[in-house]
Parts: sequence; structure tokens; C-alpha cells
Amino acid sequence: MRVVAIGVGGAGGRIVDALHEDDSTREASYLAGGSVLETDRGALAALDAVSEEDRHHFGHSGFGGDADSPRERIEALAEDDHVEMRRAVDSAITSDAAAIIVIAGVGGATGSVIAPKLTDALQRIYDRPVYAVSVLPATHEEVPPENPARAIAAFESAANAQLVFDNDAWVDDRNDVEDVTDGLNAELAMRLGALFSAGEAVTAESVGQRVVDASEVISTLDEGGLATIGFARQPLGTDGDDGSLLDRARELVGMDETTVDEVESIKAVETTLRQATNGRLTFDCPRDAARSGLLVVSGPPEWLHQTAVSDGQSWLADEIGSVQLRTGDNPMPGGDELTILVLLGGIRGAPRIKEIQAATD
Ligand SMILES: Nc1nc2c(ncn2[C@@H]2O[C@H](COP(=O)(O)OP(=O)(O)OP(=O)(O)O)[C@@H](O)[C@H]2O)c(=O)[nH]1
Repeated sequence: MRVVAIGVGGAGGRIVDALHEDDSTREASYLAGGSVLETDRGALAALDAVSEEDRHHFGHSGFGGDADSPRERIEALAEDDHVEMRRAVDSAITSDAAAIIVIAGVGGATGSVIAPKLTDALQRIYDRPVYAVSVLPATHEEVPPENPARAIAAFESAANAQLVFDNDAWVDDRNDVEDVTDGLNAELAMRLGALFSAGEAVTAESVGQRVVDASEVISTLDEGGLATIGFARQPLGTDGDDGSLLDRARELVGMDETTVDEVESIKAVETTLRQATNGRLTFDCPRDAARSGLLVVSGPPEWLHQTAVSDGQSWLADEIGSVQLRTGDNPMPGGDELTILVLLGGIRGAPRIKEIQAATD
């Protein structure tokens, strides 16, 4: 599924940069374009992969200079420059993109004010879904509580859904977020990349038996609310001293290079799926809070036995208690790992969000 990524503010810009990096490592590109809007010239200049023409500085109108808080200043700027901002990103939005994603750290003033307004403006013009990627601040950061609270609420009405990344789940409270942003952004970009590149097959051999196309991702996110991504990988090439899983599986079937035993495949999918679902999600929430789900199993075609995939689907359906579960496989000919991506959508009433909203009461 091809997407255009629009980053707003410091976090938004760096995450678009990381998506470009991730996209360049994939066999089939999912990033149709990337654009960044930022008030801080230094942060714009520090980006690597975003082209010069896709970096847009705003805030030069001088409005908001006498505002009481950074948030009020950005609100005044947004009022003055909103048409200019929307036009600035228009050129990145190409017709081959099935969706637009607007990315921001919602703890800051720029991201929390501008990104929901931009989402609303894009939603009015383009006839394709506009998703927010909201990065929540870690609890040990000192951010004005109204920034995340108001941004989450504004995205709820402006975006088709919010894919959430919670820094709190990923940053140790002894660390400053700014010291670990490269790792956080690479992780988020890898998970978004795994979601959007599923189904972007490059060869006939890599077309799955149950292909995940753009409409499956869109339908999963159609439940609105929040979404979170789980991910796990299992190397098939090395398995400690016992020889590789791949080798052992091939031995079981008489050294046939292209066949993998069904039982071995079922076990590998099950273990990896449990890690993806019960391990760290981009945003932690009770698994049964989801109203929709998407399971994507990727790996060498000989490992993607239909029984293994459908057993995995049954396990996940039980775990999340959702009837709206879509499943697909994504064959990677010649690959040496099995990866599982779980997208949970339609999440509402998550404890972490209630906490953020309560902080402003
Ligand atoms: N995951 C991640 N989080 C970040 C990154 N940079 C900042 N953050 C988070 O996002 C919040 C907002 O920071 P920025 O994006 O720099 O702020 P901004 O939107 O530019 O807004 P102002 O600088 O306040 O005008 C911070 O409080 C952090 O929680 C990043 O590169 N990755």
C-alpha cells in the first residue's frame, strides 16, 4: 500500500526521515512521497533523507510573537498560515498513494496544534484516508498536559484513525527521549514499513496465497479510534548450536531444499505470533480492546503453510476476541526469517489515554 507521509514538528520530521531510510531497504517501495512542516530551521536542516524541496519552514509571518505560551504562538501561526501549510505539502501527495499519514509528537506545541489542523484540511480535499501517527510523550517528560490531550481529541475527529506510538513504552525513565530518538524512530518506521509494504509484491513468486492489499489495511483501520502495531521476527537461518531451523526442517523432509515440514511451520508461526501479540506493541492496551485486527505472516514461501497461517489466525481471534480479523501472507522468496505483524484497530477507552485526558481536568 503506497502512502504519502507528512511530518509536522521535530518528531514528525525525524520519523519521515526514518521512513525514507526504511523504504530504501525494502524490495518494493511503499513511500510515494514525504514532506515535513517545521517551525525550527535547525531541526529541518538536520534531516538526512527528506529532499530539500520537501522541507517546509513556516512561522515567518511574525504572527503570534506576543503570545503567552508556545502553544498560543503556534495557534496564532496556524490561523494565519493554514492555507500556505496545506499547499506546501500538496506537491508530495501523488495520485498513486492509497492513503496519507500525518505524523507528529503530540507533546510539543508545533505537532499537537498543526498536525490535527492539517489532517482536517487534507481530509476535506483528498478522497482517500488520512491517518494520524501520534507519538505520545513519555510520562517522565515535562510537557504541557493539554498538548497531548487536545491533539488526541482533535485527531479523533479529523483523522480516519490514529496509529499510536507511545514513547513511554519504549523509553526507560532514566533516559531523555531526545537521546534515543534514532532507535525509537527506526523501530516505528520498521513497523509502519512492514504494514505498508505487505502486499507490495515485486515478483509473481512473491504474491501470497491470501494477499494483503491496501483495502485490507484500510478496512482494518476503518474502525477509527486508535491503532497499535505488534511485530516479531524469528531467524530461520541460525538456531544456535543445533543447526538452523531451516536445515532441521529440510532434514525432516529428506533434504528437499524447497519444502518445509508443516509441523515445523506451524510451530514457527505460533511462537512468533505469540511474541508479536504479547510483546511490546507501539502502544500498550488490553488486547481485547481492539475491534478489528490484521495479521500478516511474511517469510520464505515454503514456510507459509496455509494450516500454519490459519491456526495463527484462530489463536489471534481468541486472544483479541474480535470477529473482524483479516489475515494475509507475504512471501519473501530467498528470505531467511519469519516475521509477523499484528495491527490492532478500533481501540477506544485505553487506560493510557484516559490518564492523559485526566491530567488536564
Ligand atoms: N519517538 C520520538 N519522539 C520524539 C522525537 N522527538 C521528539 N519526540 C517526542 O515528541 C514530543 C514533541 O517534540 P517535538 O516534536 O520536537 O516538538 P514540536 O512538535 O516540534 O513542538 P515544539 O518544539 O514544542 O514547537 C516530545 O515531547 C517527545 O515526546 C523523535 O524523534 N522520536
